[in-house]
Amino acid sequence: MDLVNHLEGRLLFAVPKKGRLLQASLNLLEGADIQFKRENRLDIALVKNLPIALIFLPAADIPTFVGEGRVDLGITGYDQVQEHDAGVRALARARRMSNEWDGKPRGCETIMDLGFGSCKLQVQVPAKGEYTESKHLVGKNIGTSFVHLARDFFARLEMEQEGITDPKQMEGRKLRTKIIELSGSVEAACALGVADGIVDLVESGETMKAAGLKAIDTVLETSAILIKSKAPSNPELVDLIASRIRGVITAQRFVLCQYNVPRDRLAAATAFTPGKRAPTVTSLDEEGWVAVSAMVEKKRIAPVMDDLLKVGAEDILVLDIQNTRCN
Ligand SMILES: Nc1ncnc2c1ncn2[C@@H]1O[C@H](COP(=O)(O)OP(=O)(O)OP(=O)(O)O)[C@@H](O)[C@H]1O
Ligand SMILES: O=P(O)(O)OC[C@H]1O[C@H](OP(=O)(O)OP(=O)(O)O)[C@H](O)[C@@H]1O
Repeated sequence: MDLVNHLEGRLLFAVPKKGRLLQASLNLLEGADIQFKRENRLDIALVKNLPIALIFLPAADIPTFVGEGRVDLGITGYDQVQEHDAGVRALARARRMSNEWDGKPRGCETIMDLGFGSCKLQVQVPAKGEYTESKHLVGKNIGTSFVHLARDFFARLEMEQEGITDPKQMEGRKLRTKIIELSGSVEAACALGVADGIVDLVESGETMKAAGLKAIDTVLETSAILIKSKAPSNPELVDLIASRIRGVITAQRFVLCQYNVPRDRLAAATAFTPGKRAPTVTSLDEEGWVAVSAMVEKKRIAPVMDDLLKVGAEDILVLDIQNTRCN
């Protein structure tokens, strides 16, 4: 089937085609009941139960497609959106200076944080080297895939060093720090003599440690986000998908805690389980007892159960939540 000709009338939704964000993104789509079958080697999949087409793209390119309004929705890293926006700002500055700027608004809007893909974009240097602060790298060679963010970061340091307070004074000036664009394995750049320092992502720190590097500064903290174009083709469908995805994320974050407690201890117990809006309290068929049920954040559930026991709750059950539609 010629999929490209079946896109008419469908909302286009970009999903990372590989890498760190792929599996968690597919899990979200499944939780949101977005059903599709991706044919081998095809980067477009038509959704069976909704007028949506999924477009599988590199995470780094998704902000461009969404920002240009070619795709309506996308999942990517906050770092990628920031890098794209910094690139758009640099282009706008360059074009303004040569009077070529077309004045068209570009960029995407963040709908929500998706709670996975958390890591930091950090300045890293050889662990046993002479540099201990990022200002020591001004005028040196920096290897990175995030060239625009790295350029902005070092431009700010250069401004500080030169006592410049108005960013406009930096426009048109050549950066003393040399930003070297690398598309992967950035951590190898220092050992191979290509760079004095790098700007790269760090999650566990294993890659950095194995390459003999240490972090000396953080450019930004990032996680996966859902973004939309400024003028999506079907805003109602965007809202529906956003609401489903929000429901899946809430279900992943919370558990349902149920317990029985003597009525005279109810206030003490519900202080630990206030629920999202309020706990549900029902009478038990036993004088003086009530049953309580409330959503509790998964990461807090063990201490909450300890506290409930201490205030006299009994028969405490914790249940997984399949899905939700909450505010
Ligand atoms: N170690 C990591 N831990 C958590 N999230 C990460 C990590 N590395 C990258 N990410 C997130 O995933 C996004 C995509 O990175 P990833 O390296 O998986 O992409 P990719 O498309 O496979 O690119 P490449 O081919 O350059 O590796 C990053 O922009 C970041 O938001
Ligand atoms: O702190 P860690 O948990 O070790 O993760 C950090 C590594 O993960 C990313 O690279 P990735 O493995 O995606 O490959 P790449 O170097 O090809 O981008 C990033 O660029 C680091 O190299």
